[in-house]
Amino acid sequence: MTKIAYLGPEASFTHLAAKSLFPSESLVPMRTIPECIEAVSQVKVDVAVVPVENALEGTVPLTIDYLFHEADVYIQAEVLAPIAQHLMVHPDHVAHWDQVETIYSHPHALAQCHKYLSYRLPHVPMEQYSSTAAAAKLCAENPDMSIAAIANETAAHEYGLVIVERDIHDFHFNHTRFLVLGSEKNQLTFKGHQPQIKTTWMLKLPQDDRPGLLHQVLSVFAWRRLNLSKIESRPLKTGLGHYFFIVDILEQEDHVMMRGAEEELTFLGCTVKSLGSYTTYETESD
Ligand SMILES: O=C(O)C(=O)C[C@]1(C(=O)O)C=C[C@@H](O)C=C1
Repeated sequence: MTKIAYLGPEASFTHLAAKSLFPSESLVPMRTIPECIEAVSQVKVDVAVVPVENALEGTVPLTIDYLFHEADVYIQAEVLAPIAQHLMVHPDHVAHWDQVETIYSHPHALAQCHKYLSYRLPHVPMEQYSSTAAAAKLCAENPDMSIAAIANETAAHEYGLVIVERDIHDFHFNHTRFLVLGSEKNQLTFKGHQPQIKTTWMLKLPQDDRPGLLHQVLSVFAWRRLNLSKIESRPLKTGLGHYFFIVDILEQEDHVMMRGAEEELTFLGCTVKSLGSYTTYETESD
């Protein structure tokens, strides 16, 4: 049976995304994103599902940085899921939920609810946790602690918690993108996936700070009419001002224009790390 690693525990948003793609495979919870990626890289599992970008909070830096600096794995598919955050407590604390002493959740989830938390519970400290579901589990296992978690509805059911405030994310359009990673290039397709193909490249520009270099790099894509759906920079971790770029291109990697683009980028002195071509699949909320 195919093994799928995901950022756990059960009922995390990543688990829901993984389950929607692989409803009858063996899903293996991991404690952190690097553990998921390492499990794929060392071929202990067939694929891993990890969060990569949220519509309100942007990139999940740990995922992008680990893919660039630490591992050689490929994107085989991506999943887009709506995200609804709820505040939940152990049943013993329902009557006085607004007097909880700490609110636990994943840093992205806390940030997605920033306005709500600062307006409604301004004096309650927040504590970052490895995932929303891990925070829910913590509340369930510690009824003696006066704490709350921000997590999804499935987590409330799974861990026997009571939702005291629903939909506390600050903006209505809250979606997260998850990647399905494998140890080799292999385009997975799922029933209902979007027809658009995307390729992700990570570009390291040469360090000799020439004027117009980024313009030159972008023109490699522009004159070939290769449509970029995203460009973002992240630190190279070699010095201040040193960055690499992540570009998502709406084209299949083996297209003649893409092969030409890669050749020209290499000629310009860039290093291209390809994460492969893949399609997008959209899920519904839990
Ligand atoms: O904590 C979870 O449940 C996760 O799956 C992680 C994660 C994230 O990294 O952004 C996934 C989706 C939501 O945006 C909040 C948290």
